[in-house]
Amino acid sequence: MHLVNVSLKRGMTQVFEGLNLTLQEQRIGLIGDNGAGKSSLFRLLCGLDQAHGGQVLIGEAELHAARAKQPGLVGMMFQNPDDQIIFPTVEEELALSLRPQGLGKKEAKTQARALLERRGLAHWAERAVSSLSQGQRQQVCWLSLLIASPRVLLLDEPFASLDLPGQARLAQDIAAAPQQIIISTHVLDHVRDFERVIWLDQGQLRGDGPGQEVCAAYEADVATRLQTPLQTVAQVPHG
Ligand SMILES: Nc1ncnc2c1ncn2[C@@H]1O[C@H](COP(=O)(O)OP(=O)(O)OP(=O)(O)O)[C@@H](O)[C@H]1O
Repeated sequence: MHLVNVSLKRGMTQVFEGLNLTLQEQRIGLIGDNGAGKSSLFRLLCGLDQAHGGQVLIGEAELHAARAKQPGLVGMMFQNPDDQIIFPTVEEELALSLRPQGLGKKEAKTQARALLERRGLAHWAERAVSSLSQGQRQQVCWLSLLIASPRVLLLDEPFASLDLPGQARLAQDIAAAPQQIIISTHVLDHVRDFERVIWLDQGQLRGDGPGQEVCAAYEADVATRLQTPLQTVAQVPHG
């Protein structure tokens, strides 16, 4: 995917101004402080928000035109599962993800149940999504994306609510997935070994390169910033 001279405003905030990015690597990490623009970038890449200037391209085609022809190109796992889940039961939610592939309702439900069975979660099929915990809802969101199998997967803090086994399973799934995956996270160890990590700072590229290097640079910057206020306080003369 490509962003060419992209500008985006959300509310009163100018999030991006003339942002250029080419995203071709199979695994890309996205890091940066709260409010840096990670979710906003994902919203552009999955077509939820439209750039106010510039272009978002997938291959050679403009994203919105490409998605109109082929809705399952880019899939996103939201930071908050409640922004993603629409249907009342788990199997209905999973089945919905199969509809863009042209599957009928019954066949979609059968495949949804089969996936739950393979995962040892057959008992979730008729569960009300609202009765699941936050981490369990996040698992449902991941399974929805897995079953939909879009060409590009955007995962916005996918590990945030998962327990340790859930994090390990998701990491295995991500490693095994054949698609391009872009992951936004505050837990750097999840992306440190990626071939590419992008560090966003106030809507701008602050770092872009191998995961080890960019994560180390971000950590060093955070360490410096954390020391600054302490030194400032220490220098204030006491009355
Ligand atoms: N719905 C909104 N309306 C107006 N401004 C918004 C909205 N959502 C986010 N912003 C602003 O856009 C900027 C980028 O926010 P974004 O959510 O993309 O950051 P982020 O890097 O994903 O942060 P976090 O790590 O907290 O998830 C911030 O300045 C934020 O305040």
